[in-house]
Amino acid sequence: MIGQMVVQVKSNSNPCSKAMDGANVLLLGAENVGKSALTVRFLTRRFIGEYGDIESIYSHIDKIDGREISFNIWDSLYPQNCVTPESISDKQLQWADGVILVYSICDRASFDVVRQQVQLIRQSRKMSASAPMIIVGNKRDLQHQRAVSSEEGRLFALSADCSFFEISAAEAYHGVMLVFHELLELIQESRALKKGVIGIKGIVRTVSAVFGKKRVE
Ligand SMILES: Nc1nc2c(ncn2[C@@H]2O[C@H](COP(=O)(O)OP(=O)(O)OP(=O)(O)O)[C@@H](O)[C@H]2O)c(=O)[nH]1
Repeated sequence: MIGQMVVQVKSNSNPCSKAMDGANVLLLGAENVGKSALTVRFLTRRFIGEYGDIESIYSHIDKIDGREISFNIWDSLYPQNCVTPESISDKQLQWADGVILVYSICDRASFDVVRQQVQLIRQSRKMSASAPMIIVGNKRDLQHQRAVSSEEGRLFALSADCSFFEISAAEAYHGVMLVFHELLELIQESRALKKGVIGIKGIVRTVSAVFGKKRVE
C-alpha cells in the first residue's frame, strides 16, 4: 500500500505544499508502463533503461517562454494487480494539481488500469471533478507489440475529458516535454477559471469542449 512505501523528497520539496508558480504533478498507471522513464526523461532529457522500485517526489525548475516554472513530480508505484479505491491515496489526490495517467500501448491490462483510475479520480471528492488529466500511451516505439490502438486511446480520453498523447520515453524527449507543458497549461487555465480570469486559449478550449470538438493530441 502507498502509505507503507518510502517517499523520497528531492531538492527540498515539500510533498504537502503547493508550488507557488508551477504545478504538483502526479504520475499514475500500472507497473512497468514507463512512469519513471517519463519522469527521468523530463528531468534529465535522458533514457537510462532501468529505474528501480522507489516511489519518489522530484522538484524541477523548467524555463517556459522565459519564465521559471517549478514542477513537483510524484512518480508513484502501482501497489496492486487490481485497482481498488486504496490504490490512489487521498494524500496523492489532495496534493496533485494535475495527473498524468500512463499505460503501455503493448499492454492492454495497463490501459484497463488507466480507465479504472480515471473513474476513481472523477468519483473522488479529494480532487476537483474538473482537475486536469492527461492520458499517455507510452512505448510507441514498440509498434509490432501494439495491443491498444491509437484510436481506442484517443476515444477514451475524449470521453473522459482528458488530453491524449502517444509517446516513446525511450526514443525522444520532445513528446515527454509536450505532455508536461500541456498539463501545466491546463492547470494554469483551471486556476484562471477558478479566479474568473480566462485567456484566449482557455476560451477556445471551453468552446471546443462544449461543441464536442475538444482538442486531443
Ligand atoms: N521500448 C520502450 N521501453 C520503455 C519505454 N519506457 C519505459 N520502458 C521500459 O519499461 C520498463 C519499465 O519502465 P519504468 O519506467 O520502470 O516503469 P514504471 O511504470 O515506473 O514501473 P514501476 O516502477 O513498476 O511502477 C523499463 O525496462 C524501461 O526501460 C519506452 O518508451 N519504450
